Amino acid sequence: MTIPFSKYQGTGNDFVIIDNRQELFAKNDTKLIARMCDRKFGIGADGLILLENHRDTDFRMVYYNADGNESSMCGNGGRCIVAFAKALSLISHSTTFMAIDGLHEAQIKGDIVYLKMQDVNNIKSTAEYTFLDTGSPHHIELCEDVKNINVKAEGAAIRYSSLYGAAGSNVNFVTPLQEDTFAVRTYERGVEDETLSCGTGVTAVALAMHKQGKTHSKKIELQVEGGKLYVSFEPYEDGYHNIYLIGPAQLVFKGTWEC
Ligand SMILES: N[C@H](CCC[C@H](N)C(=O)O)C(=O)O
Repeated sequence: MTIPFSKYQGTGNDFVIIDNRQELFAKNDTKLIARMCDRKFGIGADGLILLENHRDTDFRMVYYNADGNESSMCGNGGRCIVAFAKALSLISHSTTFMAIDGLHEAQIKGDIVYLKMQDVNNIKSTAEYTFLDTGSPHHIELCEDVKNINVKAEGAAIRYSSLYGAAGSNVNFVTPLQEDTFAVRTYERGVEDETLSCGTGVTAVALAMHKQGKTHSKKIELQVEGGKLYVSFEPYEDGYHNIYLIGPAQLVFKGTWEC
């Protein structure tokens, strides 16, 4: 069987994306998905995304981590699937699609995608860390300089700690650079390594920094290993709404997988 795919990246978070509107892909084959994401024996990616039909919206997004398991919302993957849908001429400059955490609106201008994220109103803050879910769970810790963190080791220790049980969490290390600018490095659950950026992660960081009073800006620049992302939002009751994850999403190459 020949499976056509497109490889996309959003600030270095990279994905195999497949048009599965014919529903021919073996979406329950965890080993196949992990193999396709393998950087030595496969195509190589942080995750795999299926674009499927959805009755009430332009399409449905189904997301799998590199370990082959279906997972929670992927913000960078959401930006990339919007660019993919445009390349398929399925959409023009705006869309509404369904993902595991609900409906998402998005706009695309050139290669910049503006992805609306779900409202957030349950933020846990302690002296040591902040925890919130922006479509995926995120643990956030401030540090002196993210450049000096061993993200894989320190991230795994928190991800597998008793704090997060069997489900675990993604882990973000943050250093303030300016009033509205933060450096972020992320350990991703399901990749079990540092990724060059994490969309739901930088969204969580932006909201956490505002919640903790580290910034009063409502449009935050997040400097990640793979480039720059922006998150804009509005405080709403004891949480946030009108949350947008903004940044580039680009096609890297197209190919076919033989299996
Ligand atoms: N690894 C995450 C899902 C992908 C998140 C990330 N790639 C993003 O851009 O939001 C998890 O299992 O919670």
